[in-house]
Amino acid sequence: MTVPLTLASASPRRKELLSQLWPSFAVIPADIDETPHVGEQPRAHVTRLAQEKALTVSALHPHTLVLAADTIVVARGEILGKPENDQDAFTMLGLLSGQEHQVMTAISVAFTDKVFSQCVETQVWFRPLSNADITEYWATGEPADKAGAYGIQGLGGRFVERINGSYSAVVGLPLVETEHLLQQAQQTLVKQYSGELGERGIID
Ligand SMILES: Cc1cn([C@H]2C[C@H](O)[C@@H](COP(=O)(O)OP(=O)(O)OP(=O)(O)O)O2)c(=O)[nH]c1=O
Repeated sequence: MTVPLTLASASPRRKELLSQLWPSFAVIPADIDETPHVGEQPRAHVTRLAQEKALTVSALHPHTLVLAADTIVVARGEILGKPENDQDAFTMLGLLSGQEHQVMTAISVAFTDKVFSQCVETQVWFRPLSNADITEYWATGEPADKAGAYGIQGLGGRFVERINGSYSAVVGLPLVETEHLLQQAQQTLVKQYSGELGERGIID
């Protein structure tokens, strides 16, 4: 028995990763304000965004499970989202150069107003970067749509000395935790609402 699933994301990387876990799903991006609240801690921030994305799409599509995620980089306690311009990217990559940072990816699964969430944290170590490294990397276009201004799965991979944690979480969707959360959400829903879901044609 499988409940239909919607991925609330515009990220091609999340779509590709989810297709490793789930045979078919709809894709409906969620457009939300990703600005941190004043004084908001990184874990609370990333988890709130994943929940808001899932609940926004779930409100419009109440007949499916809705999965959403959010990824941030945290360097010396500072939250790094996507760079707004080249200066921003240079500042971010400068902070990461020769240092350890954390990548936090939160995942949320919503069904109507119920939401299940988890935050996965991975340590990443960068080699020292020269100004030329950063300038050349920015010119490739890769950093522009990525948290912390790099992609471990692309050209940015050559800056990464090692990681401790989940590679797929750094790319945007932690596979082990997502599979577990989807199973948990599905089981809970089927247990609570099996009669109603059947009547509404959501499950067989
Ligand atoms: C650190 C890192 C981030 N990223 C990506 C993952 C996310 O797509 C992006 C962070 O931005 P997010 O706001 O998490 O996601 P998004 O805007 O791309 O997609 P959506 O909100 O619609 O789901 O950075 C990489 O692809 N590789 C990396 O190594």
